[in-house]
Amino acid sequence: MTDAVVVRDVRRVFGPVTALDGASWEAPLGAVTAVLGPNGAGKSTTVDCLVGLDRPGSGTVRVLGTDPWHADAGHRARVGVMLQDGGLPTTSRPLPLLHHLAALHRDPWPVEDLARRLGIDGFARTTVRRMSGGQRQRIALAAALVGRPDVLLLDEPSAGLDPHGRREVWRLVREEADRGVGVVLTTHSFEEAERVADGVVVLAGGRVVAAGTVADVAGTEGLETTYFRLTEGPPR
Ligand SMILES: Nc1ncnc2c1ncn2[C@@H]1O[C@H](COP(=O)(O)OP(=O)(O)OP(=O)(O)O)[C@@H](O)[C@H]1O
Repeated sequence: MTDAVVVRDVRRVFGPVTALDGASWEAPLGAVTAVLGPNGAGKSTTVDCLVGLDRPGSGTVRVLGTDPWHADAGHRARVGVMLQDGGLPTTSRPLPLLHHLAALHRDPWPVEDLARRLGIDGFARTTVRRMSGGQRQRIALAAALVGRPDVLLLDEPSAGLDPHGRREVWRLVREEADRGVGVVLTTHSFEEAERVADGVVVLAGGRVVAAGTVADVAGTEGLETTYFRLTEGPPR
């Protein structure tokens, strides 16, 4: 079966900064893969390459077997994306925005159901500009989900969410993976990785320092201790 995501020997350099330094890992369909790593480890750069907003200097990335940099509209409709800076139109209200996005897809998630699941109906009349950070996060996640994509690329989907929001995000992500979607999410939360992920990739300094199932990576010392041991070093 085609992997959801393949990252192979990827290097990406920005002037003096090596954001990705030969990273290789993959993420299957039907599973949640959590990408962990300190600030500046290269997580968002990886997501940008997977989305097709950026391009590796060398190496390859594939999403559903396709090079995202050259992907057509048909491929992009199969990939749901949530970036850290949501990029939502600031004057829009959530339901018209989600209805508009839903109309671009053949078999969208019913907007009212999605809005209820993510608690969006509680601030449905607020414009994006006036929303709290957590409310914007919910809209951005709904926008990623509404097309019922085969792959979800989520950059810190639960950052800034309250406990209810986080729990609902975890439920939604788990449900999507259980129905066959390949979910890749970045996170700084060990709890999130342990609760929701099947696989973990730990990046440090643009390299993969650990990858495998959560249990394999955590080993006997636990995910948090393993993470600190593997990622200790000067900040970038
Ligand atoms: N467009 C750019 N121009 C210059 N440097 C960049 C650019 N994009 C990323 N970088 C640098 O590449 C490195 C990796 O950044 P990246 O955003 O991928 O890290 P991250 O793991 O997502 O961090 P965080 O946890 O803070 O979100 C950082 O040192 C960052 O400053």
